[in-house]
Amino acid sequence: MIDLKDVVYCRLGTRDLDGAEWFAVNILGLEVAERQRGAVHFKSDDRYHTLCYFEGDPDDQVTAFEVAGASELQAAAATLEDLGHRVHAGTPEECTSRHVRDFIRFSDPTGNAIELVVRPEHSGRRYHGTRDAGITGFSHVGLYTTDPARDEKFWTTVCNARVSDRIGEAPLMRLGAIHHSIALFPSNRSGIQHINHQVAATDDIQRSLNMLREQQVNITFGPGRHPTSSAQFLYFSGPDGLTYEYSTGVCEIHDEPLWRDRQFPFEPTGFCQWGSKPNIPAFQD
Ligand SMILES: O=C(O)c1cccc(O)c1O
Ligand SMILES: [Fe+2]
Repeated sequence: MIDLKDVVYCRLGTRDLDGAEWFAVNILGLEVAERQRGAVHFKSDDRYHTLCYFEGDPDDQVTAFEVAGASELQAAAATLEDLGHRVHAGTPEECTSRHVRDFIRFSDPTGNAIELVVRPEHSGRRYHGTRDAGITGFSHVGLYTTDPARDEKFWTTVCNARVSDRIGEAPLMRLGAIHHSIALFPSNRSGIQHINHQVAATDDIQRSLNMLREQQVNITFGPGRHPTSSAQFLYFSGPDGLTYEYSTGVCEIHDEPLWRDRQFPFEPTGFCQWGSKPNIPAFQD
């Protein structure tokens, strides 16, 4: 079993790195951690970085998870190779640029690029965005799946994810107490469906709503409240059409052996208790 501790960062290719940096700082509210040749790393919490935009193909997207240490990473590589996944071992240069001790990369059964990392760096400096978005940190990622049952099995049996709830066939899966760190949304493609940052309060959702409207950012869903995690949310479009979500109040699951995953309908009411309707293809029939 590959024991994933947490989701740690996303890496997104873009043909317009300056435009992506402008959006990440001025709209999303992240802080530049470091500029490297052809890549910009962003902070959203105490970690060195939780997002990287790099010059490249927008279809080139990676989601990274932390594992406990070197031996766990080695065991994970062996497990994945036994299952027929091709495994790339991070080079020293790749480790340096990510500020991690070691990592491997492979693809999940849908073809989503995944990195497993050892000892991702904390910066020792707290995050402060120049725009006051109220961000408290990077929290979860939605991935596309071409076969939700197959991929749920991968994440919950090859890895340690546990299903907290399902909306239709889409599982919301936790790695620790937080309601979900990964969600899988049925599609005919692979890639990152959305990236979530937590914000401190309802005020931050409402303040961003007005700011995003004024900046003519495409708001795609919300404000609303998820019946699943009970979080209040707002979704909008970022560079290369990627969906970003702010949410606040995501619940935690502590009564571990007693919790049973709940089934919600794949309808607007399964996604929002306040009657907001998604304009997001992955959330619509
Ligand atoms: O927070 C949730 O419960 C949730 C539900 C559906 C889709 C999402 O992106 C979510 O974050
Ligand atoms: Fe989400």
